[in-house]
Amino acid sequence: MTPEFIYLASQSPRRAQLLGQLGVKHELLLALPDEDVEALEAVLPGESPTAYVQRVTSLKLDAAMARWEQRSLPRAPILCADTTVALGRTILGKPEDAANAERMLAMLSGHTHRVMTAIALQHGAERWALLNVSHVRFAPIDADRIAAYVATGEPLGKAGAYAIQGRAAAFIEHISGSHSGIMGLPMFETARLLRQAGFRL
Ligand SMILES: Cc1cn([C@H]2C[C@H](O)[C@@H](COP(=O)(O)OP(=O)(O)OP(=O)(O)O)O2)c(=O)[nH]c1=O
Repeated sequence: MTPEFIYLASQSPRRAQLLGQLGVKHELLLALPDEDVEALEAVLPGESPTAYVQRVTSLKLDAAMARWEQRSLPRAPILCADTTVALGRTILGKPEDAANAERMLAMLSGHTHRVMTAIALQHGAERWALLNVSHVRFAPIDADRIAAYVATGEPLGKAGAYAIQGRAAAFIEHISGSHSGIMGLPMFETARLLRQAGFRL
């Protein structure tokens, strides 16, 4: 049977917006309180960014499945995602505060980094997962511009302390990959997983 809607297990308004772009009806399924999310997002010693982002996505999906079962909700596919920024093997998550955001942006200035978004979808007993990797080159940005950007508040809640869909677009010289993936939900890969779960897209 073709599913009529999916559960989006994400607090990110960007993900809801991007999913809407595909014309897929969704309901939010918020699985975990903030402190549990922080614990779940801890990096293991020696873990690569690629392994990390996929592991966290899978854990988010486990938590969402548990919440779905607890609430005896109607059956529908559940979608999760996680985005991480990697400078070499260094993982840059969401900044803790303004000073941390400034440090991250200084590291990204004048360099190319990777943005990885892992997505996972569960429908019944079946689970599918994909990873999108984009390369993003930042122009050199001086300390004053970094401070002015951080003062806008935009970096908070964003992996790597920036938003390509916002003012940080002015820092980006080049991208290779997926604009939607950098924003948090790669459209091509998401459509592919949804088709596997029975959607016509
Ligand atoms: C690099 C980049 C990240 N981001 C965002 C996407 C994600 O929301 C966020 C990374 O944090 P995530 O932990 O992937 O997601 P989240 O905490 O916002 O939501 P949830 O875990 O509930 O799904 O960074 C942008 O919006 N623009 C960008 O250019």
